[in-house]
Amino acid sequence: MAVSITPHSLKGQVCVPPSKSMAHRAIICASLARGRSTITNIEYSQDIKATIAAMKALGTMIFEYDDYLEIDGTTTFLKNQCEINCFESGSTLRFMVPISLVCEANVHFIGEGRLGKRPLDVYYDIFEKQGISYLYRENVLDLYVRGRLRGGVFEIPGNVSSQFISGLLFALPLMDEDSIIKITSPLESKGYIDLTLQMLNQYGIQVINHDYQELIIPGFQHYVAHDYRVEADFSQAAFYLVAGALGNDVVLTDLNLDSFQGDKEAIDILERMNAHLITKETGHQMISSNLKATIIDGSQCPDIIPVIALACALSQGTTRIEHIARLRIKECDRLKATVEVINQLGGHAQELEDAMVIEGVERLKGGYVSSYNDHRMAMMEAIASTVCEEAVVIDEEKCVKKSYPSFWQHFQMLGGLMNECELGK
Ligand SMILES: O=C(O)C1=C[C@@H](OP(=O)(O)O)[C@@H](O)[C@H](O)C1
Ligand SMILES: C=C(OP(=O)(O)O)C(=O)O
Repeated sequence: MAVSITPHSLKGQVCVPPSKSMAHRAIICASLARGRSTITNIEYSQDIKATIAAMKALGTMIFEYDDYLEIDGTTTFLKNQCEINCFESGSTLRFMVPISLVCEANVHFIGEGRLGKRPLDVYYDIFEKQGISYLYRENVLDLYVRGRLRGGVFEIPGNVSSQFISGLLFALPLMDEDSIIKITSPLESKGYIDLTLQMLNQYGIQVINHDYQELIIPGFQHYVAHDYRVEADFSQAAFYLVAGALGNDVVLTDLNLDSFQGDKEAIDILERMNAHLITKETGHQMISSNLKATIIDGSQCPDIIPVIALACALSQGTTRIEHIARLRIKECDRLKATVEVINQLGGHAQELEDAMVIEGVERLKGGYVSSYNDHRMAMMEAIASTVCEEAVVIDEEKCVKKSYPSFWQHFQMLGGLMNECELGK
């Protein structure tokens, strides 16, 4: 299926959905703690469902209610022979691999879409060094892992995915030995390491951070049960912040401006482009009348780049978004896809190996674009439709369920005009 969106500006108030990154982390930490934790403000996106099911598969008791979870954790995994379906969630996969090896385990990881093509070599290197057996197929996620992780020294590149470092940070405190993670190349997506450290700290785990070059993790630690409310997601807020910067009248509620989320950078970037975040009694709103081009370093906030690029496509001058090669290893090649979409809608963008260059235009035309089955592309295209001259048709729009299942409902509530359609008609 597909949707056809008639250009119409958005107006109203939207409650930003809970952070997927924070929810993954809270569910994992609570699941590893002895005792009961309640996690509130849960949205059951496909990725979060995958992490819940993964922790249950290992033996944690998780009780699911409308918008909260009660979790009775464990570290003595009873069901250490199990299957974990990560669907398309890179976070679930890269967090669960080391966690599943805390006890002697025999786990089969499966998944969908592009997940089997996203890198895992960092873990394969560790398996080789530690004698952990593994078997996998190329390009599809079908991975068998058998063995037990030991603490020690881990040399991990900082520029492939921060999720490997987070995954190890969850597992290593439970080892019998102390560990050091040495980060061997400049750390990208650093904000996500901060989120992991912040969550670990809340659940009673200590990690010593030597300037993100060495992380020292004492062994023999215990997670302590803790109640937690998941804060709003800045990667999702970015869609509405950009919508505001493009002239829509959208107020965002529940934003925590003191958040550690790296995607909060959306605000700084848009302000550098001549937009302003205003605080109202009801929430926050981004406003602008005249966006200007800038230079953007995307290395710390990869998930917001597609929608930020949309703002650049409609700003005055030439923008360069740099250090974004890792966009190519997400749910689709987001660097290529973003450039293609901007051009198909009538803008001017150019793809470079590690960057994109966007020449601002006054308005976008519209037309058919693919979602590439990637939630962040589909949502960026929906926001683009609000400022196009003609309808925007997006295929496989249901892919938003990966991170934000209520996106289309919220979009329509704000005045978005869409109809389901079949392609070719
Ligand atoms: O740790 C996390 O919650 C995430 C880390 C980032 O991945 P990389 O570190 O691979 O860039 C980000 O893109 C992903 O959506 C969520
Ligand atoms: C890339 C993403 O998530 P993950 O890496 O967890 O699949 C995302 O949400 O954009």
